[in-house]
Amino acid sequence: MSGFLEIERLGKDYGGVKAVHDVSLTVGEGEIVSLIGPNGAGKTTLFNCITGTASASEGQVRYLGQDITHLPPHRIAEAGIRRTFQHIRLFREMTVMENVLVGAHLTTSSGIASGILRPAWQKKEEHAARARVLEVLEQFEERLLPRVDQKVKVLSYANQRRVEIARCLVSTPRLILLDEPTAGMNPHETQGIVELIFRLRDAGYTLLVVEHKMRLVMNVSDRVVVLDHGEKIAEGPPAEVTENPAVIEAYLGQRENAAIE
Ligand SMILES: Nc1ncnc2c1ncn2[C@@H]1O[C@H](COP(=O)(O)OP(=O)(O)OP(=O)(O)O)[C@@H](O)[C@H]1O
Repeated sequence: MSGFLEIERLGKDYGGVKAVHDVSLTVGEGEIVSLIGPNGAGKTTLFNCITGTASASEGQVRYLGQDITHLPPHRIAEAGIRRTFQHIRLFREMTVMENVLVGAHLTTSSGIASGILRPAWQKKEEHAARARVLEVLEQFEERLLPRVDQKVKVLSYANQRRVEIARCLVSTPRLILLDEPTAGMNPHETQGIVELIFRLRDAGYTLLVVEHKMRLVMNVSDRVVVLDHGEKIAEGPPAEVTENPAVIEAYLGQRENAAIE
């Protein structure tokens, strides 16, 4: 179990605010671990520290035994860790294909569209990259494939979230961090993401998921880690964690987040 992702005594301060304080946790290969907690608990900050978007003030993040704590985001991505964002970050004027290609760093310096005099190897590489994107899009229940050449800005919010996940998958990472993957989705769409999460696990991916929808958390998680005010207050199997008095107390007054639907 250990040795895959290990977070040791991690801390992140913003001015005087301890967004994350003394958090340790491990994620074993092939696990689905959910990170929950009320608003402002530090979940996204922890994601940011793992993926290099924020630099930890204290502690260490190790991935496959390697210290990645202060590596830049692109190096962490290359090492096999990919993420989605709570607030969708896509190129709205670009197509689904182009957005997903970006995730693989497969657009060359000459650019997909501009290179008229591209050498044969480059065309071959581009062809392979597009084929890989189509293979990834097939996993999204016919939602994305028919829209592959549409601009992202015309897609529904749920489909934009799917494009973000596809962009993660295209480079075949080993660890995927999903930050509220079902935000803004209806129950049917949410169920589609639950099924996708299981398919990803079956395909060998390891997942760390920030999610507010408790039913989803209960369904998909092997283990749940609970943060409150930047600190880890509980960890364990989902059924056990939701019975934990400290967790119930942390959510009191924030019932809308608990969203026990
Ligand atoms: N860039 C930043 N600058 C200053 N303070 C920040 C920054 N990012 C986060 N914080 C603070 O750190 C704390 C944790 O925020 P974070 O966004 O990590 O929580 P969260 O659990 O993801 O919340 P939510 O569920 O609302 O997304 C909050 O008090 C927040 O205001």
